[in-house]
Formats: sequence, C-alpha cells, structure tokens
Amino acid sequence: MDARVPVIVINGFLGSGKTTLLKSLIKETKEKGLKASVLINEFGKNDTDGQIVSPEINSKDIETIVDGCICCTKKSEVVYSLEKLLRKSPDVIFVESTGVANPEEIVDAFSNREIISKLFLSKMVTMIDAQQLLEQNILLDKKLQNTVETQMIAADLLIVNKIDLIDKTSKPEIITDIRENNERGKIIFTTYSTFDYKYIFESVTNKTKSLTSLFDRDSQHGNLSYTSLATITLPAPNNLNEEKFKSFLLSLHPNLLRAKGYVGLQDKNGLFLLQHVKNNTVFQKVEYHKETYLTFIGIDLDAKQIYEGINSLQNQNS
Ligand SMILES: Nc1nc2c(ncn2[C@@H]2O[C@H](COP(=O)(O)OP(=O)(O)OP(=O)(O)O)[C@@H](O)[C@H]2O)c(=O)[nH]1
Repeated sequence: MDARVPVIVINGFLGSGKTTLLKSLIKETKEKGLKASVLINEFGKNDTDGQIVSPEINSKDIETIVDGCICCTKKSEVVYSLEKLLRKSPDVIFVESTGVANPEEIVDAFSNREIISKLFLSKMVTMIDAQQLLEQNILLDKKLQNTVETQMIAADLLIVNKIDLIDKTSKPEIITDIRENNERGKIIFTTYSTFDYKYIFESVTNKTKSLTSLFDRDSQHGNLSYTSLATITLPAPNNLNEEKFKSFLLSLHPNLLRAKGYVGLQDKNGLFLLQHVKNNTVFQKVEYHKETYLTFIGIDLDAKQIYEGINSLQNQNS
C-alpha cells in the first residue's frame, strides 16, 4: 500500500482567495472524517492567515513560515515544517503559498530526499482573482506578471474567484487568457472560493503524480526574484477612523497590492481584521487578543510615507 501523504498546494496572487479556500477545505476534510495538516507561508512578518484559519484546526496541525517565500529565502524551513506535520499522521497536507510564490520553486523546495518518499503532490490549485486578471496591466512589475502566469501554468485546477466583482460577459476573455498559459487544467468560476470540493478530494486517493515530475513539461520560467516587492509591518493604532484609513490605503494605489492585519476602529468596540486588496477594503469584527498590527505588501512602497500616514491618522483622532 502507498503510505505517502497527499499534498495539495494552494497558489494564487496576493488576495485572490487562498485562505478563504483553505478554511473551507479544512472544514470539508473534517466532515469527511479525515485529518488535515496545514503549512502556511506568509510573505509578511505576521501570521495573519494562520490566525484566520485557527478556529477550524488544532494549532498543533498548523505550521507557519513567515517573512519570506518558501520558494526562495525560506526554502530550508520547508523540510523541517513538513517533518513536524508528518509526525501528526495527517490524511492530507494543505500548503498555502504566499501570493508571490513561484510554484516551480515550491515543488523544488518539497523535492528534498528526506521527504519525497513520504509525500506526493496530489493537486496544484491556483486561485485567480478575476478582477485582477482582467486588469493585469495594473501590475507594475513585469516579474509579478510572470509570477501570475507561472502560477497558471503550474495548475491542475484553476479557480477563477471573485466573479461577483466582474461583468459576467468577461468570462470568455478570462478563459482565453488562462488557456494561453494552461491548456489542460480544469477551470472553475467561483465567489468566496466556494465550489464542489470533490475536484480537490478526488485527487487525494489518486497517488500518481510525483513531486519531481511536475515541472518536466515547462521549465522556461526559471527563478524569479522580486527586488522591488516589499512588506512593511507596523503596530496598528486602536482608534483608526474607518473612512480616513480607507482613503489612505487608496492613496497608496497602485503600489500597494495588499494590506492586512488587526486594528481597532474609532467609536467601535473590539478589534477588526483588515483585508485590503486593490480598492476593496473590508473590516471584519473578530475575537483577537494579541498585539494589533498592519502589514502592507507592495512594489516600491515608501516606508516613511506609510509610517507618517498612519501616525497622522492616529494623531487626528487623539
Ligand atoms: N468580493 C469578494 N471578496 C472575496 C472573494 N473571495 C475572497 N474574498 C475576500 O478577499 C480578501 C482576501 O481573501 P484571502 O482568502 O485572504 O486571500 P489570500 O489569497 O489568502 O490573500 P494573501 O494570503 O494575502 O495572498 C478577503 O477579504 C476575502 O473575504 C470573492 O469571491 N468575492
């Protein structure tokens, strides 16, 4: 019997809906009577995604690698984290990559001699932000555009998410775009990463694909590095004015690709999870009892401008 544990990698650009999918998949795994383990990789310093999925899974079944990509600077931590997860005897391991990870390099990070006999790559899922795909030219950085393409090339399953934010007549254009990069992957259109998860779980029992063979078909994209992509993390004020803060985030467009964190809002009790992708800003009331913080991810972000902007918002309120 093949005792290798299936790995499902969830790829996709910043804010495309990876954590939303991960949360649903953890729930679905439980409902199937199976045990999930999770490896989450965050580009920023804080484990926001781990915090978001934490109500669904025992903390011992989550490993988090922060402050860099497992496809480059954090490659060496992957084996250690996977070994730790394997000791919990999971039926399946979900890996959520950072939004700027190169899938080819992720597979390489997993192809370590010590773990390759214990795991197999069951599915490479790529989340696509429908709105972002249609406005691809908003990506300032050619390398990031390449990343989006590489994530499409690598996928078995392409989940076009956030279709509530686009004109439905654009679907054929999206399909054409995807097919230019990937001729064979299954394409599913979704909102909030909701679809029939049988397309994920059918592969859990199909132990055919090895980690090393995945990229035999395409290796031309090579190693990408992002010199201008940066994260800035700072403590968050606990009394931000919601509207002024939203305007501040919009003022950082188009350099700001993603912002997230935990904040307190003026005239509102409790703490809020901030989710900002492009021009969409959402504050969700949450139970959160640790230090508040804000993480900004973008291209050529001006740290001084961000620090001063947040400070000035705080001072306006006091
Ligand atoms: N309007 C809309 N929002 C969505 C949809 N799916 C997810 N979101 C929201 O988009 C934001 C980002 O979603 P996440 O699941 O955190 O995205 P992610 O890919 O994990 O983000 P990173 O890990 O930062 O790259 C959250 O506020 C989600 O609630 C959707 O279909 N439509």
